Amino acid sequence: MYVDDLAALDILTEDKIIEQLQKRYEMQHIYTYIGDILLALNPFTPLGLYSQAEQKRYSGCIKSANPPHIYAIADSTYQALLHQNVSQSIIISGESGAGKTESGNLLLKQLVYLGKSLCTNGNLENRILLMNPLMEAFGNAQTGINGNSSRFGKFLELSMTKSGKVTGAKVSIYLLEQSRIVQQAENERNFHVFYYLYDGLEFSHRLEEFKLSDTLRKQHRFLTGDKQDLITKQHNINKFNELRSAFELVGFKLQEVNSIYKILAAILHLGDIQFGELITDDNTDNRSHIIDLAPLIRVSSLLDIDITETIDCLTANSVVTRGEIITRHNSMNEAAATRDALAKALYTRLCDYLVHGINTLLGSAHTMENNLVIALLDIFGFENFPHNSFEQLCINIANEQLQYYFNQHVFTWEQQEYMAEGIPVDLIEYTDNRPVLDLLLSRPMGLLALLDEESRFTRSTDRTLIEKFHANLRNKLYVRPKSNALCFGIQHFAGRVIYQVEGMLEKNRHFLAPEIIQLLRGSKLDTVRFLFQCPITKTGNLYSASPTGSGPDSPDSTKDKLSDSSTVGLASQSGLNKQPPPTSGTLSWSSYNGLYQEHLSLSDVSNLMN
Ligand SMILES: Nc1ncnc2c1ncn2[C@@H]1O[C@H](COP(=O)(O)OP(=O)(O)OP(=O)(O)O)[C@@H](O)[C@H]1O
Repeated sequence: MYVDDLAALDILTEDKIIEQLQKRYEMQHIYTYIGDILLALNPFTPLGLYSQAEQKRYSGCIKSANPPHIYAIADSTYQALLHQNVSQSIIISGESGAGKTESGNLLLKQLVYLGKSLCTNGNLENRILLMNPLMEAFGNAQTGINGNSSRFGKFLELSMTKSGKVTGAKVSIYLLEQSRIVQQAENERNFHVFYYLYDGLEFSHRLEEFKLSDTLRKQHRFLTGDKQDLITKQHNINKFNELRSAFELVGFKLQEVNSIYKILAAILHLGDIQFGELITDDNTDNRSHIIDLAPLIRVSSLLDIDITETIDCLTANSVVTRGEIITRHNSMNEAAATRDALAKALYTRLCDYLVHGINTLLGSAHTMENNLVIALLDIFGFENFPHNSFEQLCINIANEQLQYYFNQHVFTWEQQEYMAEGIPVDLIEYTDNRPVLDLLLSRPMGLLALLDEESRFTRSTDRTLIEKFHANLRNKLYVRPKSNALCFGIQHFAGRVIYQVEGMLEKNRHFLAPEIIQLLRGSKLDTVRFLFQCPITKTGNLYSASPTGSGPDSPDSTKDKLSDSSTVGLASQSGLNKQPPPTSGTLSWSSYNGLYQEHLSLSDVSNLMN
């Protein structure tokens, strides 16, 4: 017998669960409950499950009246908000390609549908749904296992009145995979938006306006895996048109959108700037020079910055030593690193600008405070690749936190409730992952704190970093290699992952030279100037990225912590009034960088470095 809710089984072993799920999947029953949790198996093909008739069927009915469905989760969350008058949250987790983003989109669609009939502003809910194509164009990319993989974590808050009327939406993003902008692994691509832009602009004969062309297209280093077949081209054109109309309907001004395109085009040209090196006889002051000025001229023109200053900023840097400004030449590698840092800064700030623009236009500022919220958290799943770096470390720490919360919610608090009510129950044993979190996040001796400390020294290297880890992390969950290889292992809840330390310090610092910031602050293009004038929050995001000004995004905003009422599952219902777990640290993409670098004066930087 195959049940809709696995919690109804008398015997619940791993084999039984797999057998049940497999049989259900064969019958195209992709959804199964385990109590409050919904388990979704990706069918990788449309099954006609999400029509308007289905939306109606899953509105305001008891859960057991229909087969398990993602819409039922949206409905029970919505009903809980209405009846308990408490904000709710839904957490979506699973490995890459499991169907999290699709599930998130379906949940949003159904929640908006449920809140719509009461909504007076008929246009708002459509605009909220348009957030997805915008976010996916900028935050998703093709990876080895998913053609539309989200390369960031997303926290979406849908604000509602107590009577269930949708009043606005707010999105926050985490851990955008910045490294993808300048480098993509084999068979992977850069963020979708670059490909949409090229084909979309070509179709509307606007390439020249952004200094792009067919010839240049084949040369852009940042445009890897660029397929030019007719089907892909048509897909990109459609997506570009969708993006353009989403911008318009959400409420972005044409001029703002054009500035966004200019910045994207400038990033592509930036990638084409190549450096050569002039080696001095005594090998003391190796200077870089720009091999071909054409891409740099295009960048300067698109960003409306001075050409000579741009050359200077890429090929030299200044430090203040004992009150004196000393300018030294960048080596070829330093110049390339400066170029890449600029490309990453432009893109990440642009994404923040977009997010805050969306939030302002969808009315988050004035609707969030006095209303209830249904929050959706969709982060990337646990990752274990042949080569794991800083990005995987951050992603896996976030998943480790979620796992901890899941354990708390499903086991600890539930058992406490049974005991408090005097209900006899056999205590369930489970593996507590608190020790892994302590190893990673405790201060001052956890792994991230040690990484931060080492990032503060200019002379630190991959070797000094790994030695620091080996010397201080004496714990069976920390795996030290037998050789002196520059790597370490962490015994995570989901398995052991070996991380390479190469480049971790740089990624944690992702330092942007003060001269570069000054250069862009001098841009004549409003959007560019704004991106570099805006302060940075604790997590490295723009403090207030909307020129129209939605009010500051406080450094202590929800972005830095999970909602108090959240609970875990592939897609599960809210935990209502339970206490959040104690956190041993706040996860941020770069716990050291992002913080203050931008606001430091030259002398501050020099003090920091010494
Ligand atoms: N319910 C569904 N019905 C049909 N196809 C689906 C469904 N869910 C997902 N898919 C298919 O699976 C693909 C991958 O799903 P999705 O992008 O949502 O995965 P993900 O878990 O968000 O991955 P990542 O972590 O890489 O972002 C989708 O592009 C879609 O083709």
